[in-house]
Amino acid sequence: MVAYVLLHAAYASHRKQTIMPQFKEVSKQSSLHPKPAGLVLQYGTAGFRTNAKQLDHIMFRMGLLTTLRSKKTKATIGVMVTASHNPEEDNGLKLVDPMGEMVTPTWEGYATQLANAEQEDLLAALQDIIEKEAINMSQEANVFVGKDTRSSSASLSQAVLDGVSALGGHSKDYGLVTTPQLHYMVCCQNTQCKYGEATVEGYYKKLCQAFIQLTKNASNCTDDQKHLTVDGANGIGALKLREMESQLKKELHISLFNDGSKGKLNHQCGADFVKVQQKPPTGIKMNPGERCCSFDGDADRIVYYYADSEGQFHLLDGDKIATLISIFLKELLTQAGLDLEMAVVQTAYANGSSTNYLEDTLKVIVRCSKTGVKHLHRAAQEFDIGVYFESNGHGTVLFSKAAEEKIQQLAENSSINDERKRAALLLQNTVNVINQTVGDAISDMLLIEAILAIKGMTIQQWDAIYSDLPNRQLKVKVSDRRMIDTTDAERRAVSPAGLQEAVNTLVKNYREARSFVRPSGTEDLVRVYAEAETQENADALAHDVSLAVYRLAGGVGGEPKPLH
Ligand SMILES: CC(=O)N[C@H]1[C@@H](OP(=O)(O)O)O[C@H](CO)[C@@H](O)[C@@H]1O
Ligand SMILES: [Mg+2]
Repeated sequence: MVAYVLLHAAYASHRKQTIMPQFKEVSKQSSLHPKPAGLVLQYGTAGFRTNAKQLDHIMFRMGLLTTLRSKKTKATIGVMVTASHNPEEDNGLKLVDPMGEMVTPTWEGYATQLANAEQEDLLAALQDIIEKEAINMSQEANVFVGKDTRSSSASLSQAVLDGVSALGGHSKDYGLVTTPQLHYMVCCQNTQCKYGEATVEGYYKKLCQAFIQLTKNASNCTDDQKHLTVDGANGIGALKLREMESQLKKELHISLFNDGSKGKLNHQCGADFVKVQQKPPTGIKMNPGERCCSFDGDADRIVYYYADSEGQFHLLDGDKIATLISIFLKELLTQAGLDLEMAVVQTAYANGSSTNYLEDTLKVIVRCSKTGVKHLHRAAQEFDIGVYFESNGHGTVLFSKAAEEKIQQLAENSSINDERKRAALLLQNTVNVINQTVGDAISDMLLIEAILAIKGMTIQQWDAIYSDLPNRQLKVKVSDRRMIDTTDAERRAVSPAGLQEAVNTLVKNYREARSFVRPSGTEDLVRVYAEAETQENADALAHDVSLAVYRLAGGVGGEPKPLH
């Protein structure tokens, strides 16, 4: 109580103006969610993310911020409490804008400002946002809140709810949901249910019905091919897949491992582990040749893989997923006789072979965007159909309103021939099985499974569409990673002086080689990527480039070591 009176007094004298009635409750509640003095956190590539112990005040404040965002947009806003593929001890939060997309850059900036305001400056920071955005404080506010399975998520999501109620907003607590499910709920709510019903049951119903419609005439699909092994990363995706499984009827037989009953979240399992380590997760039973996939900790990413008869591991990452989906969509567009512009959006991390295949063989438009799905999402919105995937398996497909309408009209047209009709219906159900708000492991999995079933394609055949160029990712610790500035969708470094020239010279030493350097947006380090004709050369090039970064960009902690 004393703390809040003091906070109020500090604010009143600072502003020399009348205090907003809602601020009384904010100052009272904020003293229950105090900020550790001096702690500075940044809204990064995918929201706030750090050790859960440092996050209580952030959660409360993001409850306040989303209430303002809701008043400003006159729409429901979402808050997802999760740290995705990070270890169990961490937590974090992602903010969801009205159409289910990620929050805009300006509001990411406000999130950082509000998160870092010292306790006594909180009301002033709040007032600044209200003034800058000319927010009508009497406007109603609604916030949807969801959480993942971390032990810290329950109390942290309560802190978000406290923040919303402190500013007089209404909230709906969805409890345990995947990140993409929460995005979906927000979009449904703000489209008056045109996108679907804003309930978890509604989500299952929409996706499962579309999947069953897609696969019902897949005569090429044998019972063996209906089997899929899933690694749930011991997280929320496993729980949700269990809830949904029965509705998939006999069309998909799932063996679920790492369902959270024994193992630790993301520990030696999950999509990030499999992609980075290029090896299978622990905790699953993998028979040779069998199709397997891994979700990440909040089920917004997916990668596929299998082991061949010699035990060799084969990874089918986001690039392979984007390729499979593009082939399928392009065939259907041709069969349906629909003239829609389709593009694939990748990042600089996309394997060069995938880009070559898409451009030269499949002949689709390919765009390269900055890392982080919010950038890919925006780039994909510029086309009738935008397929976007990061190599790590985070992505989805966007259909413009006009494209959806054309598909719908054709599917309802009774005077077209059977081939066009079939293609139009498949396209219509493809639109319905996809969660267009954000990358979604469950929805992506259903789409991939449907495509393989319809085409009667095995994972080995999918894998053989093109061969990945050997590649290597390395991390270099530097004293200040902001020293490295990039351009051209992060493919070229413009500072420090001489770094790009050094990379260019090194790349010339190897055949079919490519390399680039960029500061990470989620970790305090610089990432180096290299690909070349052989694994040995990709490793050597990555090492050479890491040394150049170390020397030219203020490396710390000892020179990077060669891999062999
Ligand atoms: C090379 C890589 O995988 N980078 C990841 C990683 O971003 P960095 O900015 O590279 O740290 O985390 C992002 C958020 O999850 C994800 O979108 C991105 O793809
Ligand atoms: Mg994730």
